[in-house]
Amino acid sequence: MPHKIPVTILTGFLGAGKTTLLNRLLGDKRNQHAGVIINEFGEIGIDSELVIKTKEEIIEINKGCICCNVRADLIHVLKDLIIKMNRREIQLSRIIIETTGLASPAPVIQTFLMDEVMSYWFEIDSICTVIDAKHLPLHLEEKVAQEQIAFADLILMNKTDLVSIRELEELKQRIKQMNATAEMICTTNSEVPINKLLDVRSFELSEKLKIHPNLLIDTHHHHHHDDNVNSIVLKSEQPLIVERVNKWFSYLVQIEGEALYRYKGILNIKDSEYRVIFQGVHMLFASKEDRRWKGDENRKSELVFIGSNLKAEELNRSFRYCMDEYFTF
Ligand SMILES: Nc1nc2c(ncn2[C@@H]2O[C@H](COP(=O)(O)OP(=O)(O)OP(=O)(O)O)[C@@H](O)[C@H]2O)c(=O)[nH]1
Repeated sequence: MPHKIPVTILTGFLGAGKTTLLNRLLGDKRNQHAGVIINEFGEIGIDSELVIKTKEEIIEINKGCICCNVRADLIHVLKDLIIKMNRREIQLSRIIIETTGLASPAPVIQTFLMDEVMSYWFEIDSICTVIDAKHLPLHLEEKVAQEQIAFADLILMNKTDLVSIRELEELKQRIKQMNATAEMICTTNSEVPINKLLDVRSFELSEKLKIHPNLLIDTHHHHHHDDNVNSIVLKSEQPLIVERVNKWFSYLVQIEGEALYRYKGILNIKDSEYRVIFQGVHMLFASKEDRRWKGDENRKSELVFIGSNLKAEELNRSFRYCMDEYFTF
């Protein structure tokens, strides 16, 4: 194999700006034949709705975390892409993997190093870790967040618009202590020159082995998720009353903001022709009109919440407030 297919791994804690970065990459003409694999923690995938469409497939793996039970799925998906490429059904210039914010990249790296077919066809180009400069300090004690930083070849210190220069400098120093070799670039909206990220061949196995000496031995990765972190999905076909959604959300982030790591969803708003996309990280959230609902489309709202000890029953109950004008909470 003179030219292996380069693989870029985008990692970083929940809500850091990975999908924003992916969209920038896919907006570049050079990446129109990229194969994109997205792994989300929640049982429904919202990300594929938020990612711009390319010529190639965007494959979602939602059943679990890529670093645990989904590794076999990842290999299966990649082999499938190779078969399609060999049959000339698709072109495959590169692979871009966006991992869930709750995954360590170690097992994804292992997949490409230890599986013979994978290492024949693919080579890791680089591992980019996106950091939410405002919220990461809340999660720096978590092992997953630490591993994501330790394995990075490139660190995007993102959301710099939300912090002071002093906060930024402090965080940069802490991150440098955790990974002294990765290049660090400060960004807003993950705006990084693409040539800093793609075809850089910055992945150095020897460096990774220093962090994880068992990387090539330990096939059963003993990674445990924080048991307190859970995800809850709310779904409804009943249209939502926009004023009530706003009130419900303001209430939620005030009461639960710290526990709400990440939330995103598509809303079916009463009397509106447009889908509304909303998303947030802790107390900061935003919504925007998306495309029109299609005539034959099942208009429904789907929301995913990821956080610490979230209570499904309470969330479901308070969500009802958004659809039923007689309901109070
Ligand atoms: N203020 C600000 N917001 C940003 C910046 N970058 C991204 N965002 C917003 O932060 C939110 C999360 O961004 P995403 O790109 O979806 O983050 P992610 O890492 O893909 O999130 P998960 O896949 O859920 O882990 C979105 O609402 C973005 O528009 C930034 O530099 N500044």
